[in-house]
Amino acid sequence: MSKTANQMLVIFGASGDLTARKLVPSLYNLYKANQLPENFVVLGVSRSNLTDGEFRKKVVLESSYLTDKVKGDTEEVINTFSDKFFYEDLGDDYSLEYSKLATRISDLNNKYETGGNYIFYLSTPPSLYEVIAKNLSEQGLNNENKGWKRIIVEKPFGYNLETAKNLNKGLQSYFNETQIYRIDHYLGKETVQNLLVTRFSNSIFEPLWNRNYINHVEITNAEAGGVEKRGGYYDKSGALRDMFQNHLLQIVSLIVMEPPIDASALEIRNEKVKALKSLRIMRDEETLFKNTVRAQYLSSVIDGEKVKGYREEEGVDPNSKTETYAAIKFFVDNWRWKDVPFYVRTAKRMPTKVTEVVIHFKSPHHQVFKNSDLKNKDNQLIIRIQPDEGILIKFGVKVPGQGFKVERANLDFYYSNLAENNVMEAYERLLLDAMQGDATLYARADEVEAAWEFVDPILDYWENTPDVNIYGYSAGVWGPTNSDDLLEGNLRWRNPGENLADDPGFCLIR
Ligand SMILES: NC(=O)C1=CN([C@@H]2O[C@H](COP(=O)(O)OP(=O)(O)OC[C@H]3O[C@@H](n4cnc5c(N)ncnc54)[C@H](OP(=O)(O)O)[C@@H]3O)[C@@H](O)[C@H]2O)C=CC1
Ligand SMILES: O=C1O[C@H](COP(=O)(O)O)[C@@H](O)[C@H](O)[C@H]1O
Repeated sequence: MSKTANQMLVIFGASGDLTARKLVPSLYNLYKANQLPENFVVLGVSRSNLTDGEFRKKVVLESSYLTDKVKGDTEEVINTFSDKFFYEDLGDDYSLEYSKLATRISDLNNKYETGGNYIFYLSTPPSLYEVIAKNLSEQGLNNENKGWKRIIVEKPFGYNLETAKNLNKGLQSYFNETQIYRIDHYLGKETVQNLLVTRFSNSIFEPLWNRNYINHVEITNAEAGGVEKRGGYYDKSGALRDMFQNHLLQIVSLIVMEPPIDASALEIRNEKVKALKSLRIMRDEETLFKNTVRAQYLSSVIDGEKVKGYREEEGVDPNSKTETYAAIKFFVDNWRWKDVPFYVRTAKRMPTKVTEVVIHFKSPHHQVFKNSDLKNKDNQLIIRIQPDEGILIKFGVKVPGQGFKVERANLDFYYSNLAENNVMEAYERLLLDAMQGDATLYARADEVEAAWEFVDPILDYWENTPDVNIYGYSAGVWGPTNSDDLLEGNLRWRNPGENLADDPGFCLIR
């Protein structure tokens, strides 16, 4: 039996892509795992005119996103799930009939005994977030006298610092901060959470987790795909807003943060905010020029197939300067991280889809094995966020035979090898957390603002300084080669999978 309280999930934007692709399949997984409460109702809300039955068909019974999941399940099992779904339309601008919506919510609550506990999931264009919150509050649907009320807000959370602050202020005038859940699906990934466990449940890493032992930190987020059907959205966003400001800075905060007092949402989020506030903000043009690279993918041929360049994608301005590749070098101004460079890059149309964190440790301060070729032999801790979720440690071993020749070996852990390896999908985990009132993996207002504080000057420099370069890279390669110039000395980006035959160790060459 689920420990989740009876409740209703009200999804605004229920006819959209996210609902069908992520939310409903996640709910199905939770349903199959007996994680949904006994009394549970989903009320979909959007502009389209749909009956309950049509909505059920669209997002459950005829949804291609559920085809694999329902394979082998009986009609009864599938119907019991789809019977939990209801639909209400709100007219063209979501502002007309909130009293009608409130009545529908109340009727469903009474009929299905959902305890007055409601989650409002805002999966609409962001311009509607505040309007919806205001209307809900006017209907008393933020009031926790009878049952709790929570509101989940999708990304993008603001367009820059100013708009993020305004949005926070707007939402907070209708809901308390403790009721607001800002979703960042990377925090729902098992391996992102494992960053905390790796650091704080092992005494072998934390003593080394500082400037005395770490040479630099490298994070790569690469996607093989392009902007797909989201060119219109992406062209107004770009890689820095779409991935770096949220997902990647969340990962950075988990690497940088100090140990929390305990694993509560309050303590973890307090430490993450401190971490984000300690990122050194780059303000002058020279610093921004030296430490940032932006680029766009160009048309190319991949596996014999022609691939469009970014500017040819549907919805994209043919003269667009929006970046599909962003690489940033930065420092963290605090006791632990002083002078340790962080290199973070994110891009579309790379050779493969991969997200990983590499902690590069310093060379031993005294070289005992002087005759050995020690190039590329420094220790690395590689946290593979996706795919092949796991952890790899690279360390030196003696090559058998005479003398002391050192080779690099791997200690490799794969999540898939665990007996208990039912890794929840990110949205599934995050939905369940919100349903249970656990906000640990959701971003707090001050975290979001601290991240924008760091990103704003870079965006401003890229968008408003005449003649800032935007480089091209052929779709299917590891970005523009001049992004290597960001890296100090002879370092090179570690391109996972490159030169596998020579070096299964995936290295930055020093
Ligand atoms: N799709 C994805 O993979 C991801 C999406 N997101 C975010 O989730 C949110 C939803 O995205 P997605 O589902 O892709 O978007 P879609 O465009 O597919 O769906 C948007 C939904 O909002 C409704 N809507 C659109 N415009 C209006 C309007 N002017 N007034 C009232 N309702 C409107 C639509 O209703 P109707 O169909 O009836 O017009 C539809 O239900 C966005 O904020 C997006 O940034 C975040 C991460 C990933
Ligand atoms: O939020 C987003 O994330 C996806 C990548 O997510 P992943 O879980 O597949 O790594 C990205 O494609 C999209 O542009 C962005 O909006």
